[in-house]
Amino acid sequence: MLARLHEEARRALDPVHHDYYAGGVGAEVVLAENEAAFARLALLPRVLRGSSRRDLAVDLPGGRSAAPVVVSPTAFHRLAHPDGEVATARAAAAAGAVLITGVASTTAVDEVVAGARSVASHPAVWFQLYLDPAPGVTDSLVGRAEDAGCGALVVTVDSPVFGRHTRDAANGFHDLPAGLAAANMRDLPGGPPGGTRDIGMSADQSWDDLRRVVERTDLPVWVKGVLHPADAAEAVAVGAAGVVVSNHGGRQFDVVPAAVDALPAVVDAVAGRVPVLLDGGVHGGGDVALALALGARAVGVGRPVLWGLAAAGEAGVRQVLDSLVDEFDHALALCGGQRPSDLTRDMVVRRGAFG
Ligand SMILES: Cc1cc2nc3c(=O)[nH]c(=O)nc-3n(C[C@H](O)[C@H](O)[C@H](O)COP(=O)(O)O)c2cc1C
Ligand SMILES: CC(C)CC(=O)C(=O)O
Repeated sequence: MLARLHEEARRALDPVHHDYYAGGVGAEVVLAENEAAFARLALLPRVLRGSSRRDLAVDLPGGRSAAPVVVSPTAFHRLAHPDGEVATARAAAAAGAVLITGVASTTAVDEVVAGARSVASHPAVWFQLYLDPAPGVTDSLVGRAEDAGCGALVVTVDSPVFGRHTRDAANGFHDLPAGLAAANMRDLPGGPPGGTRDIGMSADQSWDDLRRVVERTDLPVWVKGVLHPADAAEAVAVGAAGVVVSNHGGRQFDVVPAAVDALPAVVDAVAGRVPVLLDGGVHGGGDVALALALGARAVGVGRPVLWGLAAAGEAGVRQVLDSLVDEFDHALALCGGQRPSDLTRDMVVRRGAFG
C-alpha cells in the first residue's frame, strides 16, 4: 500500500519536490539504514495470551493517540497538495492520531489546529520548533503555538546547522515556489514587516536554551533528535516531558546509526521517567510492533504521510494512517498482545542470531 502511494506521489509531484521529500544527506546511507535496520530484526510472538478485543490507544504528555502512530513534523505540505497542512491535520484528527505540525509549514499553526478541530472536538496537535538564536523568536513561536491550542511543544535538537541535502544541492532547490511561504515565520521580532524570517538554527544553542523553553511554557516539551543515551538523560534532567529518538529521517548527518538501533540505549537511559518516541524508517505495522517492543511508546511517520498527501490529499493521509494502524493491530494480535504495552524487549531477536 505504501509503495503504491509512493509511486502515485512520485507521478503527482514535481520531480524536484519529490527529491526534496525523499532525499537525505551524503550518500543517503542513513536514509537506507533506517529501513534496513528494521529488516534485521524479528519478533518472537507469544501465544495463547491475546484477545480479540484489543485497545491500541496510548497516553502521551500532550494528548492521547488512538494508536501508537503519530505524524512526525515535515516541512512545506503545500508542495505536496494545495490543501497542504490542513489536509494532513484533518486526516490525523479523524484518525485520532497526534499531529506534530512543524514551524516550517506552509500554513500558520492556528489554521492547522482549526483544520484539525473541523473534524474532531479535541484533536492533539503539537508544535515542532527549533531553538532560534534571534532574540524573541523562539518565545513568539511558543506563544503562537499556545494561543493556537497546541497540546505540546517538540523542540528539534539535531539541527545545529542545516542538513546538506544531496539531491536538493544537485537540483538547485533552495527556495519555495512563488506563492508559498513558511507561514509561521511571518511577523516575528526582527523580521521584515509582513514578510517571513528565515528559520533560525544555531550551533551555539545549549541545554540552558532548552531549559528556558521548558520554564517559559506550561505545555509538555518533547526533545526530538536524540541518539546518545546521555543526551536523553540530560533532556529528562532539564524537564523534558518526552524524548524522540530520531535521525531526522537521514537528513542531517550520514554517519549516525539507524534510529531503531539507537532506541534501546535511550530507553534504558530514560528508565521509564518519560516516554520515548521513535521515528525513521517505519513503513509497516511490523515496524511499529518492533519499535514498541524495544521500548518506544509510539512511532512517528514522516515521508509515508507526505506520499499519501501528494497522492490523494486528506484521503491519502488517512489511508496511510489507517493502514499502518490496521497492520499494527494485526501484528499485535499475532504477538498475543491486547494492548501496545504487551510488546516487550524479550520478544525481539536479530535475524540469523536467534537464541
Ligand atoms: C521533507 C521532510 C521535511 C522534514 N522537516 C522537518 C522539520 O521541519 N522539523 C523536524 O523536526 N523534522 C523534520 N523532518 C524529519 C521528520 O520529522 C522525521 O524525523 C523523519 O521524516 C522520519 O523518518 P521517515 O520519513 O522515514 O518516517 C523532515 C523530514 C522530511 C522527509
Ligand atoms: C526547512 C527545514 C528546516 C526542514 C527540515 O528539517 C528538513 O527538510 O529536513
